[in-house]
Amino acid sequence: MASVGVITRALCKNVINTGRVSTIRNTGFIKFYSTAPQYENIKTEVVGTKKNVGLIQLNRPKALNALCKPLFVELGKAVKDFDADEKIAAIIITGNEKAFAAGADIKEMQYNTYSSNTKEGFLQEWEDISNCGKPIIAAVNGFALGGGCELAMLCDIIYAGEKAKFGQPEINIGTIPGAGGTQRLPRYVGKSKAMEIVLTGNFIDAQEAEKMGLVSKVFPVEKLLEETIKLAERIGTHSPLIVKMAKQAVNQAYETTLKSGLLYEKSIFYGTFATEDRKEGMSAFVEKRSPNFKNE
Ligand SMILES: CCCCCCC/C=C/C(=O)SCCNC(=O)CCNC(=O)[C@H](O)C(C)(C)COP(=O)(O)OP(=O)(O)OC[C@H]1O[C@@H](n2cnc3c(N)ncnc32)[C@H](O)[C@@H]1OP(=O)(O)O
Repeated sequence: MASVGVITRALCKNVINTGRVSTIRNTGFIKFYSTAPQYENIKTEVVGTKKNVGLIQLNRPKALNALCKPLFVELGKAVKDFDADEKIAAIIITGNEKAFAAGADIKEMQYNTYSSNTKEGFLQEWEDISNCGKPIIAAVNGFALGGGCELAMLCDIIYAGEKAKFGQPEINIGTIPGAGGTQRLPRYVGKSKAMEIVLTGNFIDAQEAEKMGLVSKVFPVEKLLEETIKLAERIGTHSPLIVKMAKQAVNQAYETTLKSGLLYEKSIFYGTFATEDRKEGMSAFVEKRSPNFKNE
């Protein structure tokens, strides 16, 4: 049976493209009918003019999208499913206007112990997202704090709405970032700024985040999703195989020395010459036509 949900005006344009939408006049909200898998803490849609962008919306608005375990399990599954779907070129993770995600669910986490974290493998679902071969773009409006900021940094590109706020406030509650904040943040913004953010727990706004290099671009709140979908669609015009190889190569920069990173890049670059899509791309250029990539 089709499910019924409510999404904000910002999503309307692209959901309407799915042809599964009916508008409620003067409310600013729309009803949509989805045949996507049933989730309790997220919503998924396939969007974009070519229906090749997987959209995941975190959906615990009352808790500012705090990342409880069930949400994370669903998010991991949705990412894995979109990654395995040949029609999907790129994935977007977003929240709502007030919050991308206000961090790990403190109410759920407060009773964890060292041994329960260890025995149950707290945070292991994180791997489903970091193992994704397709580009993941975070579209951040509102708060991206603690695990929410870490989730955004786990994505490949971060676009933000002009009222977004980023931070690692774990220090305020007697802990430290535990899903990559102390490792990824310095790689994005350098040691001094990362230390300031982690040691004070202060929030930074979208404009500062862009200046620091944490965020690629900032948009008016209501334009954010539209612009993020455009970005995903642009990526989707390229060979999925070569996009995957390019993502792997860039990610290697975070794992290794410059020398071995350059060697890794060269092996992937050489590897593109074993693909049909590389041949097609270069032939199309020479023949002055658009390439017809086959993902081979
Ligand atoms: C499963 C994988 C998880 C990976 C995690 C890796 C390790 C990460 C650790 C962390 O992320 S620790 C948490 C870091 N985040 C925070 O400390 C932010 C906490 N929230 C706030 O400071 C404030 O809510 C706010 C974001 C500044 C917004 O303030 P505002 O006054 O506008 O709203 P509130 O009334 O405070 O919140 C509304 C509602 O939402 C609940 N809520 C907000 N954040 C969380 C949270 N992180 N966990 C659980 N619940 C949260 C808040 O309690 C309110 O609900 P009610 O109590 O009114 O029912």
